[in-house]
Amino acid sequence: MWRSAARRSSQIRRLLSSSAPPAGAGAAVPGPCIVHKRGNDILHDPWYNKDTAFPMTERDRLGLRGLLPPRVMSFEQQYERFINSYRSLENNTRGEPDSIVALAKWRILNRLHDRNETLYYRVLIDNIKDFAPIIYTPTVGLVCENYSGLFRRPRGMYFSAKDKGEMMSMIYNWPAEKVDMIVVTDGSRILGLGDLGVQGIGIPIGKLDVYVAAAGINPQKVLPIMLDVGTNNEKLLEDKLYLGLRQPRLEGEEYLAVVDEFMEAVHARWPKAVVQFEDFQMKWAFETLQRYRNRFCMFNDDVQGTAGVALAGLLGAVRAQGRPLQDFTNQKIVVAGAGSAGIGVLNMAKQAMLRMPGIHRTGEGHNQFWVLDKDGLITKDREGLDSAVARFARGHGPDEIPDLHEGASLVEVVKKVKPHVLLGLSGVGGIFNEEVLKAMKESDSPRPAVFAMSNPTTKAECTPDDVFKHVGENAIFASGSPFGNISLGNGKTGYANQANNMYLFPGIGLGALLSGARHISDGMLQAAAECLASYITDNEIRKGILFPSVSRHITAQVGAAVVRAAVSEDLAEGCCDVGPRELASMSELETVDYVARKMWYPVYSPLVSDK
Ligand SMILES: NC(=O)C1=CN([C@@H]2O[C@H](COP(=O)(O)OP(=O)(O)OC[C@H]3O[C@@H](n4cnc5c(N)ncnc54)[C@H](O)[C@@H]3O)[C@@H](O)[C@H]2O)C=CC1
Ligand SMILES: CC(=O)C(=O)O
Ligand SMILES: [Mg+2]
Repeated sequence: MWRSAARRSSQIRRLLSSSAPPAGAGAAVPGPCIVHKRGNDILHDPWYNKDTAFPMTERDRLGLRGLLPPRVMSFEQQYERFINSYRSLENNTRGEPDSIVALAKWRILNRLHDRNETLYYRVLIDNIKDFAPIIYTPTVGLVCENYSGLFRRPRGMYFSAKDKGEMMSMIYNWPAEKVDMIVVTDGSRILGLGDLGVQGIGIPIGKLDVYVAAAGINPQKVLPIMLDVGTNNEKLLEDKLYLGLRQPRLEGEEYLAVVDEFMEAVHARWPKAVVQFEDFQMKWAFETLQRYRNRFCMFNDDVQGTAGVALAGLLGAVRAQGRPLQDFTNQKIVVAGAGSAGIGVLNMAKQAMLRMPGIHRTGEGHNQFWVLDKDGLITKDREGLDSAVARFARGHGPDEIPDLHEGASLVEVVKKVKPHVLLGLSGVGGIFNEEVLKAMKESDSPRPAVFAMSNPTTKAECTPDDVFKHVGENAIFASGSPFGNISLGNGKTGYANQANNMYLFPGIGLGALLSGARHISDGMLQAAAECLASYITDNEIRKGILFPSVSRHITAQVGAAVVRAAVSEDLAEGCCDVGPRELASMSELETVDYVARKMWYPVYSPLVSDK
């Protein structure tokens, strides 16, 4: 199954990369857009605003004459002007502390976002590699930490514990008639930065920017949401500028009542919207997923999106060793972090192992994983273990490595297990230290893999420099936040892959939306992960490249894989004018084409006033 997916995938990739305009460029010749505003109201609406690019005919028709300098600039001139000012900012801030430079870059992008969405999204799409670290991890973490001070104007919606009983009417305050994609957080575990309360709104905003750039979701139809149920962050509670509720977090039934009311309100107004849960602390991440996943079209990105990306990376590590994929079942994997992300990865990896041909279906008995949390190795001797974690606890059977006791340290575990892969989702920077990495050098794999997946950069378990220095040149490295590749001398490169759920969530959300799925099944998520895993060629894998760059090409394929899985499980109800039968009749290539054509692409539309 995996090999044929790889072949199919490369066929599709060749096809997509031979078509010159970007995926979704079907919308490149835009039809006219009816605008219900005039004059300054248009200039102050980032959706319609073209700044100096309004042609004279529109300036006359829309009451803009005299409100703009007389010279009409082209879109290309505006684009170049912005990129030039961004590059001068880079030059002028050279040598300044990283956080100052990063925030200055975020500000210049954010100002454009506030003013002119068409130009903003075009520069974002064209420069996603450069700008992702600003609008997404790591800078978005810094923005969240400083949100109350940086706040100038709201973006998205805020539902607080004080709004109980009001949400059903509040949801109608959102001006857009249609919403396709919602990303919601309660701010309780923002990246690896902990509880940031209302300031966590930066994460849904950043994730939805990635949706627009990588999945072509129309920005008029996205909605970032903060559920402010209080914060337990003492520093924020004492901060006079803090913009959220100054009360401890709601717990238990009180908490769930708020989330229930919010979900009902969203569903009542936009029954087909896809809701992505993001950065909820573990207990609520799992509880809300179980509570809503069969009732609404929703998923938890940290649990499910991350799992798919990690699985693709784990399978890549098998291929890099020159082993067949079935060998995945023999890989020894040490995971540091038994939280929402770590357990999500373990569940999906275990499911994948159990689906591999030839595996002894020993079910729960088949345990290739050694899992650690803040108290060390988790074994069956641990008291009060959560059932989600307990299935991965090491026991006392004959297969167990002697002397690996409850609470063993990371370095002890790595020394004794000699794992093929060491994967970090702990939220603790630097725990893959020199001793641990030197122990990884003795791995049973010819290509030991180290995935330091915690975000932002300061929380990465190690850096690529550390890995290539201490584990060796054959190592494979991936991190949650971006690092640069490492020159290994003799013209060789140590690849710093980015293993981040941003490779999957855009395709999962888009595929769920375009299939009109009633809910998002394990099969749809698996299809997304398999598609990503099979995207990279053997040649790339041999070099140590595990993931493609984020692009609309990869999203179109992941999205199509999700649509097809929804169809095959009879979950697809269709979207807009494309019904379930039509979806079912599409070939694989036609589905990719359909998904790509549905992507929104930013171009100035001719504006026609209705006044
Ligand atoms: N690269 C990616 O796509 C993603 C990365 N993440 C990152 O993963 C990290 C964890 O996220 P969650 O699982 O949601 O958090 P969580 O708070 O639910 O779990 C953290 C886990 O790490 C454990 N831990 C703490 N100190 C440790 C240590 N010294 N050694 C081993 N384990 C330790 C904790 O006991 C807990 O089990 C965050 O930094 C987050 O940014 C999360 C989702 C996606
Ligand atoms: C990437 C992501 O979702 C996280 O770090 O939480
Ligand atoms: Mg997250």
